[in-house]
Amino acid sequence: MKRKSQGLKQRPSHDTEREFGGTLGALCIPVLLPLTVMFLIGVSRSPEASLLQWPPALPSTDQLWDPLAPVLLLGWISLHALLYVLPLGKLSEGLVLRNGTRLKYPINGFHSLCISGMLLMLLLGLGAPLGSLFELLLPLAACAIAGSYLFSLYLYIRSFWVPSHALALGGNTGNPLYDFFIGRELNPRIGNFDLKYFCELRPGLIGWVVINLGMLMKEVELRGSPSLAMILVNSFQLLYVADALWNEDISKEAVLTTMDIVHDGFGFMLVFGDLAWVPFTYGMQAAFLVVHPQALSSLGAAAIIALNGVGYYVFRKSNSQKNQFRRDPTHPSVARLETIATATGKRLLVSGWWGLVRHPNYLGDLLMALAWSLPCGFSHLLPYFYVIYFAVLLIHREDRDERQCRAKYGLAWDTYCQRVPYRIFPYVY
Ligand SMILES: NC(=O)C1=CN([C@@H]2O[C@H](COP(=O)(O)OP(=O)(O)OC[C@H]3O[C@@H](n4cnc5c(N)ncnc54)[C@H](OP(=O)(O)O)[C@@H]3O)[C@@H](O)[C@H]2O)C=CC1
Ligand SMILES: CC(C)=CCC[C@@H](C)[C@H]1CC=C2C3=C(CC[C@@]21C)[C@@]1(C)CC[C@H](O)C(C)(C)[C@@H]1CC3
Repeated sequence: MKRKSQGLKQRPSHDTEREFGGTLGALCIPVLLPLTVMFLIGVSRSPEASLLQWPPALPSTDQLWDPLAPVLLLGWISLHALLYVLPLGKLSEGLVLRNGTRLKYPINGFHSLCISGMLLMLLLGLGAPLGSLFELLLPLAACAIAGSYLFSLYLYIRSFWVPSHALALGGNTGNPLYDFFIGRELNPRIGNFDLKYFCELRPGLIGWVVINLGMLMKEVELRGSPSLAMILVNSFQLLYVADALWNEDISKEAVLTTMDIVHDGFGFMLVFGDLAWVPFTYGMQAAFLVVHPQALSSLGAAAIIALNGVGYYVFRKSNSQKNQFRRDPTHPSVARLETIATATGKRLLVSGWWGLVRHPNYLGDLLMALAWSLPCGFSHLLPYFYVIYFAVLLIHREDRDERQCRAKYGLAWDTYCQRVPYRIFPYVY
């Protein structure tokens, strides 16, 4: 590879603010989070399912390898890469980059979900033992983790051949460990194939619901039919994933303007998050239910469905209101909302959902997270891991977003914070 644009020298900025605990975080997180994935899968299938057991039970090395795992994983990623490049759906432009250009993205994630669903139904019809995913979970997770390290290394190395405007502002500190972790290049691409965008929405997110379906099929193998708790967990999480992919199309700004796409480089954190963390920990409730069946009353189920419905309503309505306002502030559904002006020309909503708290979409997401855990009962902490992790992630994310908004909007942001004092939970936080 030839080093591009000699004129644009990449000078590391040593005074860049470091996130996620800086070098110490970059050293510990890539070790601790993969171990957490293994630990959680191991615990979910042990009879005690205790998160607090000491020393923590990690799987033995022979439990981590199955030759089928890399084949399935590579096949899955290749299928989604193929679906990504097929001329399905439309092309959308991302935000303006530092060099004044805009990248084009194919908006066809929902097509990929539907085609994956049809292929799975076909496989099930042909008698494919989808329930075997339960036994393969550890080897699959081990392969996804190993693949994440290798892929992040590739991304780190290739980032030295791109011009400086293609680097993420926060990922070029000159500290190799930190830059590898946080990501140097903002939008790594092979031709028109955007690696970050592809990974964020497709193989991991759709893989998560496929693993869930595998857990449901395992339950059918063991007990003859799926339990109500398993059906609820599968349906709620399928709704969440389908919503993400459907809304990629309806309001494409929603995904193309998230801080992951606009601000963060593509390094180990996002690679591992997208390809290993999401598919293998977000569905922990279904894995838990295979070994720890729960009886759920109709009344309990109705209450949980209502909670998920309320959470989804708040999440969807608030996200859609902001996206609509971003696209067209004169649209009748948002035109009457109260706003404040900022020096950049953009206005901030101070009424409607965004006048209730500063992150109503996080509130809805957290209510849904709780509804995904409740079908697993109250006997164990493990199914609540996701809610606890997610609350920590969103509080930290909210803090990062606030800092970015304060830098962008200055005084107007402070005024917004005075007008809307609560961040996520009205009258609490
Ligand atoms: N399941 C999971 O693991 C995760 C899910 N999520 C979900 O993804 C969704 C998107 O979240 P995220 O990307 O963090 O950020 P948000 O969708 O909350 O967007 C924040 C941005 O919105 C704009 N904004 C903030 N306040 C206002 C206002 N009052 N008026 C107008 N615009 C405003 C600002 O962007 P600008 O200045 O550019 O307009 C700000 O940077 C959420 O629903 C979240 O719950 C997120 C992370 C992980
Ligand atoms: C602990 C660790 C390694 C964290 C990495 C964070 C990632 C897991 C998350 C960062 C932002 C995400 C988003 C979604 C999934 C989780 C990650 C990748 C998302 C695709 C889920 C579905 C939503 O509707 C969404 C599209 C808004 C969302 C975008 C952000």
